[in-house]
Amino acid sequence: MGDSGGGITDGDHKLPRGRFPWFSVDGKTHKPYMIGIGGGSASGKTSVANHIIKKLGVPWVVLLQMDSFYKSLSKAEIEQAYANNYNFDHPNSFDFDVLFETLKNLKSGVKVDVPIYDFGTHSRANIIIFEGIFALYDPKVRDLMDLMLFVDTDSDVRLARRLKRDIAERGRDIHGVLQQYKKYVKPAFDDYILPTMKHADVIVPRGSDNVAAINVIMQHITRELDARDLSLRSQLLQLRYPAQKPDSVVVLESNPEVHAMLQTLEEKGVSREDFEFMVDRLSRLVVERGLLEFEKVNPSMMETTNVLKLHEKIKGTNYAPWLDASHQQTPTWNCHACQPINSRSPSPSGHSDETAATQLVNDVAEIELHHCRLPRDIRDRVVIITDVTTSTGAAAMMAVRIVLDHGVEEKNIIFLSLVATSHGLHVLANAFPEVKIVVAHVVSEIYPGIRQIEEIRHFGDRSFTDLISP
Ligand SMILES: Nc1ncnc2c1ncn2[C@@H]1O[C@H](COP(=O)(O)OP(=O)(O)O)[C@@H](O)[C@H]1O
Ligand SMILES: Nc1ccn([C@@H]2O[C@H](COP(=O)(O)O)[C@@H](O)[C@H]2O)c(=O)n1
Repeated sequence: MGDSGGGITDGDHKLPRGRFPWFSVDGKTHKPYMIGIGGGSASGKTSVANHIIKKLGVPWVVLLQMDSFYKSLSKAEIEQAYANNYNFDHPNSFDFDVLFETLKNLKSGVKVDVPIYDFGTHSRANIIIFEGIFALYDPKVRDLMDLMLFVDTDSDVRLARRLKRDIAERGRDIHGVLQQYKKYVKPAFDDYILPTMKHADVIVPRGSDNVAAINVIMQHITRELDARDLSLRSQLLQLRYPAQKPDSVVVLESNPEVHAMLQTLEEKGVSREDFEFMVDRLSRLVVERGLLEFEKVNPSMMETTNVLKLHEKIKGTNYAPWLDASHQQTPTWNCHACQPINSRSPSPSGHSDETAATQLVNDVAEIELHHCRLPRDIRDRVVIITDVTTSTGAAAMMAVRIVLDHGVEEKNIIFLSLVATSHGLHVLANAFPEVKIVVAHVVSEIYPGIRQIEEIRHFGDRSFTDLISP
């Protein structure tokens, strides 16, 4: 057991480094995995939580602490607290209603507002850890938990740690700590906290020192997450769809120009120069068509002036540049309508808030999200998602899901692809029927050979090597 460069490994279980799918084949989000950690004060709850987070090694974990849910004190109560006469260890000191609502909202993926709380880079988490002396106390809160741990550390050790911590970090003196411990902390532990141990799935003696217990917990968590979330691609591949294209999909009219371009692009021996030229040309047509679809303009009115007007509008305020990078797109979608949205490296440091970008890695068995940075006002924008080649539709789904999670309306999303399987298009259209989908060419694959069919592989490879590599 131990960490590897590719994420955490526990026996044969491995969590990806990026965020794995948090939604199912119908595009709806899964509930996050919720872990509750209870135990006495200074038993090591926070330390165990931090060990788990470190071992998970993924950014999609949120730690929520019970301290955030203390009821606010009146002036008189503040004075009592200063005189060591306020009981911070009684269940009544906590606002369990707000706590439950917050956890419930988090579990449903609703954005919550909690001080001392960090959502990291994405508004949703796959894993939520809630720790505190009363984490396992309220039955309604317990019902939300997928896994409950109780950190069982000897009371002498807890008192010694608490003395050290409260004097060093909380401005208390030895007399005050001992007084508070005797008057409130110990009785509350005996009366309210210790009885919650029976609800725990796993009791962790000695807290974070207990490497074996934490490893067993890690194995359990990775297995659970594995079973829940890591099979999106294989599930997508098992779906069966009718031959006719979905209503929301528009395919470029096959005129001689489009036909010739596609033929050239499919030729294995096509020169780099020709490939770049054709991809650029085809991308423009797809972008233009996408914009016209969005504006509900009849394609027969697609005169230069109309297109330019649309371009101006897009260049102005309501266009959110967006990159769904299956590593291939870089300059492909550079056209006059879309300012170069991804001519930079897709490393997190390479993007300003104004240059929205996400990097989806889909060359592994399961799609993963590695990077996501979007403009703050994205919810008010029209978002164009580009994907040079759409195969299973998994990457496309993840890109749309992220945009929706950031508050963009489904009808304000345009998805553009150059070559797509009809399966991938069905996947996307079924999950997100209001997304406008425009594609230059559809490959009608034969089941079950959808994976990386030759045509798509060639096109994708060329897009990557010819358009991204220097
Ligand atoms: N295994 C350990 N060995 C030594 N000190 C520890 C250990 N675990 C925690 N501590 C210390 O004890 C104090 C309380 O630990 P913490 O994890 O915050 O407990 P809790 O969240 O249960 O109050 C902290 O100062 C922490 O550094
Ligand atoms: N203003 C406060 C608030 C809380 N406490 C003590 O914190 C303990 C819970 O936190 P742990 O990290 O130790 O679990 C609890 O026992 C309270 O007595 C405090 O002293 N002052």
